[in-house]
Amino acid sequence: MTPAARVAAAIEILDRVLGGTAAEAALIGWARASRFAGSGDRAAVRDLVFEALRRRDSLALLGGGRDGRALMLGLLRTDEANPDEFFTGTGHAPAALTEKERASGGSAQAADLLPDLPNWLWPDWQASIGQRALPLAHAMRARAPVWLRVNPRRASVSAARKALAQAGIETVEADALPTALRVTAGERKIANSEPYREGWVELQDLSPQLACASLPLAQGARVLDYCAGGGGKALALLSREDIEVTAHDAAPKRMADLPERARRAGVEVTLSPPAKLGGDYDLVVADVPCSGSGTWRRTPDAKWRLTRAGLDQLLAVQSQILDDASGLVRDGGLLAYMTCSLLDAENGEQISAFTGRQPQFVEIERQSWSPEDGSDGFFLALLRRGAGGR
Ligand SMILES: C[S@@+](CC[C@H](N)C(=O)[O-])C[C@H]1O[C@@H](n2cnc3c(N)ncnc32)[C@H](O)[C@@H]1O
Repeated sequence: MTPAARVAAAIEILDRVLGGTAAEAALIGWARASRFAGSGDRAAVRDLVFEALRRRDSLALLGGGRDGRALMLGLLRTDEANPDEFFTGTGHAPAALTEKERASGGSAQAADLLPDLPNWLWPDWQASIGQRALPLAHAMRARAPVWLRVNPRRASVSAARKALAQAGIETVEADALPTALRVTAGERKIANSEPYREGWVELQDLSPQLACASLPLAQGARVLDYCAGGGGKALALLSREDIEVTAHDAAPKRMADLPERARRAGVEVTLSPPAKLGGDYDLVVADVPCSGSGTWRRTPDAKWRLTRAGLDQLLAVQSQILDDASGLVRDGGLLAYMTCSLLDAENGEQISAFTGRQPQFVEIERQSWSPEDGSDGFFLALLRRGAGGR
C-alpha cells in the first residue's frame, strides 16, 4: 500500500470508530476485508488510527472537522507533511482536498492547549492531578512503550535478554526493577519469539510489575487474586515466591487463558468458581475494573467512550468489590487494592470511603505511578486487617 492508501484506510476505520465501533474490532474488520494489506501495512494503518484517536480533539481543530478525513488532515498538518501529497484522489488515495478543507483548521497553539480528554472529565482530571493536569493529559497522547517481565523461574535477566536479542528483540533494564525490560526494538516479534512462548518473559507494563514486586510475600502464603482476569498479577506474584494462589473472577471465562499462561510460566494457579469462594487468605489482591485512564495511550478509543454514568457504575462496583474481597482476608492479613486509573475517585477516595466503612482495615502503604514516570498510570493501596503497622 502507498502511504496515501494507508491514510485512506485509516480514514475509513476512524469513521467506524467515531460511529461507535471499538477500535480493535474496526481494525480487524478492515484487515479481513483487505487481504492485499501486508503486516507492515496493517501495523502502519493501526499506528495512524491510534495516533489520531489519542489526539482526537486537537486534530479535529487542526483538520477543521470531526470525521476521519479531518482527523487525518489534522495529523498530516501536525507532522508538517504536505496533505496534498496524500489527498490526491488517484488510485487508492483519499479524494483531493476541497478548497474549504484547504482553508480549514485552527492554530497549532490553540490545539496545544486542548487536553485531548472528554470535556466532562476535565474537572475531575484537574482535581485528581493538580498542577501537572495538562502535561499529564499530553503525556497520554504519546505512544506507550512495551514492557516485558522476566520470569526468574524460567530464566535469568541476562539469559532472557540474550534470547530476546537473538529473536531480534532489543531491550533495556528498568532502573527501578531489574526484572522489568523495556523493549526498544522488535516489539512486533515478541508473540512468536521463543523466550515468550517458553515463559521466560511475559508482557506486562512497568507499573503493575512494580506494584506486584512491592507486596510483602512470605513463602507458603495463601493468596487470592479476586479479580484475576487473564492472571497478570497472579503470575507476577508466583514468579517471585513459592505461594499458593487462587484465582477468582466474576466472569470466569476471562480466566480461560490463565492455566496455559501458568503452565508456560512453570507455576500453578487454582481457579475458583464464584460459588466456592471462601476462606482466610494472607493476601487478597483486588485489581478492580476501572476507567483504565492510566492506560489510555494503549486504548485511546476507551477514553472517548467513558461516560459519567459509566464511571459512576465502576465506582459502585469497586466499592462493592472492596467490601466483598475484604471479607476473605484473615486477621492480620493484607488487602491490596489496585487500579490502572489516575482518577482520585477510583483511588484515594475509594480507599478513604472503605476504611470509613470498615475501620478494622488500616492503610499501610499507598503508591501511584504515572506515564510521566515512563509507565502506565497505576494505583496501589495496601491495607492490613486488624492491628496497624507491618
Ligand atoms: C482490571 S481487570 C483484571 C486484570 C487482571 N488482574 C490481570 O492482571 O490481567 C478486572 C477484572 O475484574 C472482574 N470483575 C468485575 N466485577 C467483579 C466482581 N464484582 N468480582 C470479581 N471480579 C470482578 C472483571 O471480569 C475483570 O476480569
